[in-house]
Amino acid sequence: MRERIQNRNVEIAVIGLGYIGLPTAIMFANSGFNVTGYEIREEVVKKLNSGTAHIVEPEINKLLQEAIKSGKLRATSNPEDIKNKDVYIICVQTPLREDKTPNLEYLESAVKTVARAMKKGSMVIIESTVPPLTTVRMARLIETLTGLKAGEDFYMVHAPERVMPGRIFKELVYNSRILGGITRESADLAEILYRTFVKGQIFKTDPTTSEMVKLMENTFRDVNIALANEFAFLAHQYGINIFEAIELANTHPRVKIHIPGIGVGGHCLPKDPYLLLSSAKEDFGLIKKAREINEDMPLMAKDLLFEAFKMINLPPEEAVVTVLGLAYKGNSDDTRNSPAYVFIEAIQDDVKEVRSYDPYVSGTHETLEEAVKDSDAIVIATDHSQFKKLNWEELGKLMRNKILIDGRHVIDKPPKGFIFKGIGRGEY
Ligand SMILES: NC(=O)c1ccc[n+]([C@@H]2O[C@H](COP(=O)([O-])OP(=O)(O)OC[C@H]3O[C@@H](n4cnc5c(N)ncnc54)[C@H](O)[C@@H]3O)[C@@H](O)[C@H]2O)c1
Ligand SMILES: CC(=O)N[C@@H]1[C@@H](OP(=O)(O)OP(=O)(O)OC[C@H]2O[C@@H](n3ccc(=O)[nH]c3=O)[C@H](O)[C@@H]2O)O[C@H](CO)[C@@H](O)[C@@H]1O
Repeated sequence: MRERIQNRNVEIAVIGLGYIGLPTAIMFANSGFNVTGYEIREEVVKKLNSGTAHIVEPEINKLLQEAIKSGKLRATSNPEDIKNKDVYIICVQTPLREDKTPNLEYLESAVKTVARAMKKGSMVIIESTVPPLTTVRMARLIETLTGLKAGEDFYMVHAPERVMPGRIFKELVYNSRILGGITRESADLAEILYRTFVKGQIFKTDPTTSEMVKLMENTFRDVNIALANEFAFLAHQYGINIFEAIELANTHPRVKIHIPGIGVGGHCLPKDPYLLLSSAKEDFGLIKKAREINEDMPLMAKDLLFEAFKMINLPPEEAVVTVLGLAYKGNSDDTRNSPAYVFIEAIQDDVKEVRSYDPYVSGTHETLEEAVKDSDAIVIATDHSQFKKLNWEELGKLMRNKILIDGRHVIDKPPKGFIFKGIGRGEY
């Protein structure tokens, strides 16, 4: 297999063509491999084969078209098309259930599809983020379904994906990678495979360690954001601007405080800390507390909005509120677990009308002007670049009352004539 990989002479199937699977499939195809992308959503398959990506990511359409035109990438919904491949890379979603326990249904279904399609000697790679011990459990599942032995008859690896949406094609190449092989040989082969385009370092370990590493990274970020959010809460009580304080604190050589805001969304940070805890019998409570803080941040934005209503004696039930941004982060179309929705749900029964505008998300008002006309308050929930360049004075002229709540530190200097409040902006 070693030489065959180096010569691009192995057939790859990528299972799940979403934010991670599609760029991964494109990357391998444009590195010279024959790649079949298997995806259960038929409308996505159709769109991809016609050369259009269903997600927003810099350069994706150009790179997808290159892969489709060269004949190296083809998408399919037919499991027959992924029979007897050499490498299977699983990139399906691993969300939470309502009760915040991991929902591994997509993963298990993908593993079963792979078990039915693979042959002796195949390599199965899980790129999805999973609770500790899952890869070993999935290897046992494949053994039961195929009668093959993991590490002897097939290779198995957990290769967590660490790319940042918005920079995926750069980070796929330059990030360092962790490869958790069920055996040393599995990790060694996966290293040869990823080395075909990865320029970052590659570290090899066991699958449970690599599962932990991935979850620790996102939990570290989530807990740090919670700390920044707690600082923001204190800043309101002490009457200071937390962003100035953070900038000053970050001049210390060993301090790097994160950015407070209306909440933490996306497919990863809101669930990965729960995945980390899900297989443990006990924990100290810090990670859960951080999650609670971040989950409650939309309510802090609600408090600021309602304080502003009070300042102008506007009964909330008469107020029209325009939310700018539905995506979970700037310049993205991804609305998964977006705090904007939590915020909207928290206010919609108390106010007259809630409108939204997001240039990346369909189903919102067509134009910003239309969304803002005769409204009483604007709440910024996403840091899209274009929101940083708005002419607030002109927009203000369209409004009935001029309340501006900044949930994402988009506004540096409060615009004239507005009642301005921002998360962590306690100086007003
Ligand atoms: N989105 C990110 O920024 C990011 C970054 C790093 C890691 N991850 C992890 O990568 C994994 C995938 O995340 P994503 O954001 O790409 O999810 P996604 O929802 O965008 O993509 C998953 C795709 O898999 C498809 N799918 C589901 N079950 C399937 C099956 N049985 N067979 C074939 N296709 C199936 C879905 O239809 C979907 O298109 C998750 O575990 C996530 O935690 C995501
Ligand atoms: C460890 C790490 O870096 N992991 C990254 C992360 O990427 P992401 O796409 O989830 O993006 P983030 O930037 O983490 O934002 C998430 C939410 O937190 C808000 N936020 C952010 C920073 C801050 O200081 N204050 C905030 O409030 C922001 O607005 C948004 O709602 O997970 C991916 C999947 O596993 C990883 O692959 C990727 O490397």
